[in-house]
Amino acid sequence: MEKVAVLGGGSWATAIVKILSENKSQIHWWMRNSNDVQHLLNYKHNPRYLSQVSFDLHYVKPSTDIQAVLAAADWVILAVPAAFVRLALADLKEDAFKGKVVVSAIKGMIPEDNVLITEHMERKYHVPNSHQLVIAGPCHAEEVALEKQSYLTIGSHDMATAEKFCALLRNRYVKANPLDDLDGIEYCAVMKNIIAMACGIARGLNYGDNFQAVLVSNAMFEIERFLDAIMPIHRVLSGSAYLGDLLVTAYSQFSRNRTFGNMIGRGYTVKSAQVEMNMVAEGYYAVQSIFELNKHFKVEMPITNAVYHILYERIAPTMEFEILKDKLK
Ligand SMILES: NC(=O)c1ccc[n+]([C@@H]2O[C@H](COP(=O)([O-])OP(=O)(O)OC[C@H]3O[C@@H](n4cnc5c(N)ncnc54)[C@H](O)[C@@H]3O)[C@@H](O)[C@H]2O)c1
Ligand SMILES: O=P(O)(O)OC[C@H](O)CO
Repeated sequence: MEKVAVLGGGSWATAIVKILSENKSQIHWWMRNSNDVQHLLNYKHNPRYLSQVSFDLHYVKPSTDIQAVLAAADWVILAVPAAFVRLALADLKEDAFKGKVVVSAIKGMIPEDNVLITEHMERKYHVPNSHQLVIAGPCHAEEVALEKQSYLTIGSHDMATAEKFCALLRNRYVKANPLDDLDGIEYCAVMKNIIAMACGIARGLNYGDNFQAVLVSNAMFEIERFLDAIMPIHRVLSGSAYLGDLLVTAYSQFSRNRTFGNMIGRGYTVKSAQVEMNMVAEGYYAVQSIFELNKHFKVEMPITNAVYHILYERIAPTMEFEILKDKLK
């Protein structure tokens, strides 16, 4: 039995625990909330996220003790929102991940440093590239809970390790494939959340499908320009880990980022939109990180800039979209 630590108590952590435990990996599941752990032990489901999913406690061991959870596992999956990663790992020593394969399921950046999760794990915990993976691809937790056919891409610098991890994930409704562009798909996963916010804002302002299609196709160029500036390698952006992930976030009813953007477009303040959602919209933090990083690269990013101006400089969405619409083709 493979021993896997999953860190995080939200929707995506819950969906990942479902996939892995049904494949009979031994899961050590860290959640910060002791009431949620107790509820899981009593009733076999997460009370707050995807609560229709029932777990076999022979394979799933929930705990609030992050050190014990890590000590018991060979694989560690990070599934807390990026903004809380530093807090979640605060009690761990620098060598806490030694010898383990660390898998980021997070689609966000560390907001304090504007770095990717894998960069943070390397800098702070010395996890080498060869021991890091990322989970990417168009895969909403809600659809995993419903066992709808889904595809995951595992980004890696070491294809043998990625293939081993894919084997842990594959089942009747999940297909998993390795890809050697770890940094590219990690950045793309961050940026697509910003674009989904733009789509939500557009919808909230009453723009239609014609506009959104142009917004999304322009977004692909924006992502391509940024990736080419930051790490130029040959990559096929029409793949599901890039375009596919952008499409699901931009169009799905389950998208947190789109929902958040929609509220902003309809006139909610950032604070009130955050309070309204029980979930975290990564794009809110991501847009600040990408905006800051781009001060160095100076890539033309009109959509990212528009979202940044609306969320952080309080420019009215109507006014910002009047400017943006003249920049799209
Ligand atoms: N939900 C999905 O379908 C999905 C799919 C792929 C990747 N992801 C990524 O997974 C990561 C986790 O997102 P999610 O969707 O599971 O989260 P979520 O929005 O479902 O849940 C929010 C999570 O944040 C935690 N949280 C809230 N406030 C906190 C605080 N102050 N300190 C620490 N933790 C706090 C909650 O306990 C909960 O675990 C994100 O990076 C997201 O982009 C999510
Ligand atoms: O699609 P969203 O907006 O729910 O984003 C959450 C994750 O990043 C899923 O890809």
